[in-house]
Amino acid sequence: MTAEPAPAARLTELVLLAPEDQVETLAEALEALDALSVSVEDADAETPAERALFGEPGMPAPKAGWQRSRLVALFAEVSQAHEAAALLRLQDFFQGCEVVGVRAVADEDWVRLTQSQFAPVDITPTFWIVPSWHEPPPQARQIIRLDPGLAFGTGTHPTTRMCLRWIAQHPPLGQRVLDYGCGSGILAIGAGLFGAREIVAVDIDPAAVESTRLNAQHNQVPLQAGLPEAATGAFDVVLANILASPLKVLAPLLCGHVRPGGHLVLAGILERQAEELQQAYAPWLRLQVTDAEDGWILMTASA
Ligand SMILES: C[S@@+](CC[C@H](N)C(=O)[O-])C[C@H]1O[C@@H](n2cnc3c(N)ncnc32)[C@H](O)[C@@H]1O
Repeated sequence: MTAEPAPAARLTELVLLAPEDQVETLAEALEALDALSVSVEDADAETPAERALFGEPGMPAPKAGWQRSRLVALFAEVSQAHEAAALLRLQDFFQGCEVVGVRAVADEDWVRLTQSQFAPVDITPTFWIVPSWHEPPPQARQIIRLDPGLAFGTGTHPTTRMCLRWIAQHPPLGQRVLDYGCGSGILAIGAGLFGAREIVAVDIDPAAVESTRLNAQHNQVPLQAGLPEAATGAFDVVLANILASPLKVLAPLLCGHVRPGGHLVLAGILERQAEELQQAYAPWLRLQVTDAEDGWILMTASA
């Protein structure tokens, strides 16, 4: 064991209600919005509306899921929980869902919580994300050392994994790479491990910028991290793993950073959002779906 994650002072729970067919989408969105964990309970538990989730012997199995579920999402910061609630309320899939409230979590054993939740994650058979309290698996050749901190991006989310897989399949040897919405800096660090020459990582959240700087240092990947205005000029590769709505707004800006012959790689997009993204980017680039995992897609374009 070489290091421990810093204690978090303001662990906060965001509690939501959702009809059963919305639970998966909502849970994925909460994870994309930096939730450290999401648990799902029967909202009608111990009331007359409570239903068994599994069928009684000899009886037909009930539909999967509960009629109305309570989702409890854990955030490292109270502001993140409030921001997530505000963002979710704007999404079309939030119809029929409800924010019950935001509540502080009593002091937790943060180290135990995080260490039990995060194990090494494989991106390819030889490319691994490994928390500092784990030994890397013997087959790992490219290793990102990353502890869960205050910023999104521990390699467990499908959107992050797809971006990292793209980097491994298209090594940016000697290239200039922009990680827009860097979170923990995981994509920027991945680009560095696969040979990028110059890396700029930006985020609107100053805590993410700080986290990126620390993680990059820890992984000995030189990069420039800053707020979005730090992204200037043209890049061979522009990576952005943000949700669909901000990605649509950012279309002219992100396309403007891709040099002729360069690549744009977008994630944070649900399968059903592919067409709206294609339309939003059509004036500049032709986006195509090039990977998919758990209902999320990766969209890429060449300039
Ligand atoms: C889903 S996380 C992705 C983190 C990391 N790049 C990864 O792939 O795991 C999205 C990040 O984008 C940042 N973000 C959201 N909107 C943004 C915007 N308009 N400009 C820059 N960053 C933004 C958030 O603060 C968050 O850190």
